[in-house]
Amino acid sequence: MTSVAYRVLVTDKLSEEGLALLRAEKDVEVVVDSKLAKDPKALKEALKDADGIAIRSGTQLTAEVLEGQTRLKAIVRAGVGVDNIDVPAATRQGIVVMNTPGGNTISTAEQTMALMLALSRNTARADASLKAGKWDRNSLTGVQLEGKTLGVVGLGRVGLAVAQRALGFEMKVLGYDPLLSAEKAQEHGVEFVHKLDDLWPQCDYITLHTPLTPETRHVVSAAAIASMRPTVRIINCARGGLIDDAALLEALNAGKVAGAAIDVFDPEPPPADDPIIAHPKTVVTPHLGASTEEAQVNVAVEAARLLCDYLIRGQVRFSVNTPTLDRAEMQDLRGHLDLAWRLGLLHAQMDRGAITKAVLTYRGDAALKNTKLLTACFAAGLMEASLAQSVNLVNALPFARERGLIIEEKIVDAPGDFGTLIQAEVTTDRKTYVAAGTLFGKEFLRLVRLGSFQLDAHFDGPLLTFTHNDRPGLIGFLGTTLGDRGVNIAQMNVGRERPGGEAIGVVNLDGIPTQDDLDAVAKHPDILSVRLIKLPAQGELPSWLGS
Ligand SMILES: NC(=O)C1=CN([C@@H]2O[C@H](COP(=O)(O)OP(=O)(O)OC[C@H]3O[C@@H](n4cnc5c(N)ncnc54)[C@H](O)[C@@H]3O)[C@@H](O)[C@H]2O)C=CC1
Ligand SMILES: O=C(O)C(=O)COP(=O)(O)O
Repeated sequence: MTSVAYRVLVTDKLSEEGLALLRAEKDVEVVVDSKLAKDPKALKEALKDADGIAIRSGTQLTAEVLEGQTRLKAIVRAGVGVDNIDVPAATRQGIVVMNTPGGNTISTAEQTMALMLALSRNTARADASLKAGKWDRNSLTGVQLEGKTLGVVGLGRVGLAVAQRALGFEMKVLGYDPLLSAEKAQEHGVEFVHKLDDLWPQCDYITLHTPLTPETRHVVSAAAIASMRPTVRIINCARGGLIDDAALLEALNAGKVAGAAIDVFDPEPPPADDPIIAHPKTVVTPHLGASTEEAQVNVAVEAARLLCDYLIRGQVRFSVNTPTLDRAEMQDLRGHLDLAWRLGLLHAQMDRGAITKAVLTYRGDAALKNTKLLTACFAAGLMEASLAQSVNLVNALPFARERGLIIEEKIVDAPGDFGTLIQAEVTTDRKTYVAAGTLFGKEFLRLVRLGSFQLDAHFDGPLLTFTHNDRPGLIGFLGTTLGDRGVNIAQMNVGRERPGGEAIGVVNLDGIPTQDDLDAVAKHPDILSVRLIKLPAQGELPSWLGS
């Protein structure tokens, strides 16, 4: 087995252009195995050795398959629908889920038009009839699209592309989408209908273009069908579960629906004896909406890029479970992400009480950044030592919520003493503690507040913090005690409330002191407490922030 940095599984058919891009990355090993799509046990096993997986609709990534996957970092869906992925389960595991929207829009819209025309002109039946040696023109008379009313359910990418094409056929287009305004719909030549109940009775054709969600499941219900015209023709190129198949079958048999064209099924593949497939008033295709040469090159190339960008460079695009982080933004944010993460790491080591709440205040430049990402980074740092599984930008905030940990953000536009500042105030069941940090240049981090003390300490490597009474000679004692024990001091900083009062010292060490070394320091009568905080070296970021 070759030793490469990242292994990527491909379990559905992906175009050669996408595979070639993956293979061109020297740090990526590609394993193509479509048998895994049909064998959940083997798939689960194979994923244990994979960093990423590229799939289409043929692979089911269930909670069971994803459970306990510690190596898997990214799932990319070469296509749109992610209903074959248990996204909440992936999120819990810290796995980024991405898709490739747009790449198959036109192909799916064209398939919708092809099915609409095939339904109207009995194309499939005519073909079968002629191939069977008949010349039967009379029973195959069709209907025109021109002048008919089309209802589009879901005015997203595909829905609007279908609307545009239907307008070219001189149809009247009505549409409904909870996320589109009537004005926007109108700009696309679509007459907006505010309720689906008002859409059904007006249409000669109805086409579905929504994702399958609990809300859209069986959106074409028995009640909806009952309110449609008996001449209605229904097209579904979105997802199988959108139509109540039993109600559709009954309506087809009773002559309450003139025909249906179905590209998608629930489940897929459907049973061989599915009565909808066998019905003379239906035209069916085996989920071919996105199956064109063009769409498949688009989605496979994009999927390969998404996987490599995330695994190798930590950039996230088109994620359905974490915010987007492109190359420029990543570069720009790196220092702040590092600072937020270290504040989390520091707080996790400050007090062993149970953490109940954290308030993050972003000031100056930090207030202008993507604070949600910074907060997620802080939460990852705060929790990473306590959790059995890895925490990252994807699952940190959901984990915090799951554990009842309240994390609040405060954005303060007014600049304070620093150009940029992140302050983290953490409340445990014992006390509330504040730490704050800033950035010099793009990457030099400084700890500028610990508790009530102002400081200017380097924010990396092992830190020894000690609260003490501000007395002459104490610093000398510390240097000698650690020096005698072979622990070298790299930097030292002291913050105090007033001369002679209580103070805090932060010492950056070159090595990790033993408990014995710490006890020797704590022996001084003016040293009130000693704590060792282990932080990564300068510039050392977690792997999930990319290399
Ligand atoms: N047959 C095939 O091979 C293909 C199927 N698809 C499916 O088509 C569907 C649409 O794809 P896109 O247009 O790219 O996605 P999209 O995300 O651009 O559009 C979906 C639209 O549905 C709307 N919507 C959500 N809930 C709704 C509701 N209750 N009623 C009405 N509208 C609702 C959304 O607001 C959104 O505008 C997806 O389910 C996708 O999986 C997409 C590509 C290929
Ligand atoms: O992109 C989608 O949502 C699709 O349904 C296309 O599915 P496929 O990639 O052809 O299995």
